[in-house]
Amino acid sequence: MTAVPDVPDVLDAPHVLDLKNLTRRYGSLTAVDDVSLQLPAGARHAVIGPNGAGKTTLLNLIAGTDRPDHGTIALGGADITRTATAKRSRLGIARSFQQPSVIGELSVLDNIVLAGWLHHPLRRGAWRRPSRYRQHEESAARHLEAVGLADSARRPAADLSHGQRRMLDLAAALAGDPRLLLLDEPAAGLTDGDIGRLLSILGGLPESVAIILVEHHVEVVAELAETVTVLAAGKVLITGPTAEALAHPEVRDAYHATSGASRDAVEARG
Ligand SMILES: Nc1ncnc2c1ncn2[C@@H]1O[C@H](COP(=O)(O)OP(=O)(O)OP(=O)(O)O)[C@@H](O)[C@H]1O
Repeated sequence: MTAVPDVPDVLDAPHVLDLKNLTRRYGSLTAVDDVSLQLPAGARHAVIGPNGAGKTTLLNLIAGTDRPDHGTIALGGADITRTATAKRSRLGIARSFQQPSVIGELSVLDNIVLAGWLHHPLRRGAWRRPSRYRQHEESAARHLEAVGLADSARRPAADLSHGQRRMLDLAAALAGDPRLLLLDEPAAGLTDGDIGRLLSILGGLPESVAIILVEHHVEVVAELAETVTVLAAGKVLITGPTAEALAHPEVRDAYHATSGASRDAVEARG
């Protein structure tokens, strides 16, 4: 592995993300237990599993907000296991959260300008030149258009509905032109219409952006993901093509118990 900051372009690297034997313990609880996973550039990968399986902890380890007790994380072939969160984000890792992280007092547009600025490799000079601000603003407007919030650009973000906040959170994650997008339950609390919009936005992202999706809505997983990892008690139960993973007996039992719609999605995919 090469050292950061010489992270090669993901399209040249064999894997955008390479996790080896990741383990995270909290006292006697092993939240993530010896997880290995390799994703190619442009991957559309979902991580599913019951509550407490370790899904969010795994995203935290990849984003750098939490550190593994064992194992390594490589982005585009470069070891980032000990790289700070802010630097990982400048290297192209972006995430959305279970609770959308928007700044209510700022306008919708400025939330995106700020997010793009934080991800920018030259961010220290970003505000010094008005032309740079205008560049960020134009780019932010394009991201808002993409998530259907262009008409709300000048409104305070606090005025947005839950579904709109989720779209704003997604636009903020996209504002840094990530190479790896981590999405933590993006469909949670959305209406069917908003889920349709989310699927069309995520489905339209370029192949240069790999996605890891943690999601309880199995129909969203079936629609978007090409491959799935099923976690149970921190361990990988199965990693494989979506149809195969969703047809795994333990997964079918779990989702059949909770949702007829989910069952239909599994059967349609399988
Ligand atoms: N900071 C922490 N300190 C102690 N225990 C933690 C911490 N973070 C997570 N855990 C525990 O680790 C386990 C995995 O949690 P995690 O949030 O990763 O699961 P999850 O699969 O994302 O669950 P959910 O689907 O409910 O969001 C849980 O038992 C949780 O209580």
